[in-house]
Amino acid sequence: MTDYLHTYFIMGSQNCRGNPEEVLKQAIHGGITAFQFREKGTNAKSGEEKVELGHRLRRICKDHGIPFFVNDDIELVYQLEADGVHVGQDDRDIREVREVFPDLQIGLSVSTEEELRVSRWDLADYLGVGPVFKTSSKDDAKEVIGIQGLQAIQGQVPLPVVAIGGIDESNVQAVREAGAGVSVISAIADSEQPEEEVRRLQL
Ligand SMILES: Cc1ncc(COP(=O)(O)OP(=O)(O)O)c(N)n1
Ligand SMILES: Cc1ncsc1CCOP(=O)(O)O
Ligand SMILES: [Mg+2]
Repeated sequence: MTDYLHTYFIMGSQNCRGNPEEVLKQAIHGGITAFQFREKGTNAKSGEEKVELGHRLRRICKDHGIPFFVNDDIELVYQLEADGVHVGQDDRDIREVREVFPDLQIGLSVSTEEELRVSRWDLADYLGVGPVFKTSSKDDAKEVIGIQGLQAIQGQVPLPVVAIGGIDESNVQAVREAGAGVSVISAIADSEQPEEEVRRLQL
């Protein structure tokens, strides 16, 4: 597994119990290995507000040497000089994304073996696979695939895989045992103690 996928924190202001900058700083102190700015869904910021928050979070990651990814928004990748971008099956085609960002890290979401079959996953640096468990952080999440579904996709590609969806301290061990990285929104962003929560995910 690529080192930065070990504990990959994904967050937008809409996910945060506290101030987003504080949540990110605490998560970094707890030991996250990458961050994705995903300002999306109900109560998410847009326009200048989104860009300004992105700049502040990007600065924090840069100061701490944490790889900074942008979710979906290609223009924002340029604006924030991100290290990478994550796209899903319904986002900008990964062929175009790779063409415009030949040197950035690119993550691609895959939920099923069929999606894998029709995807240009060879253009990605890693796959985000899930939802592995039930999630409340994405309204249009696909069917839960479980650890078995995760392993089925993992077994078919030579790429590193990060699991997503409903991962918390109660089930993280199964994901680690499967050899996948762990990506998390709510278990960290909605925690009263983000730093301690990240530590509890470090099996
Ligand atoms: C690491 C990681 N894996 C999967 C996703 C989901 O991406 P997508 O399917 O495009 O859904 P949205 O996040 O855009 O709602 C992700 N963001 N990160
Ligand atoms: C973005 C995304 N893609 C699949 S599940 C999910 C949400 C994960 O959030 P949580 O860790 O709170 O379940
Ligand atoms: Mg997307």
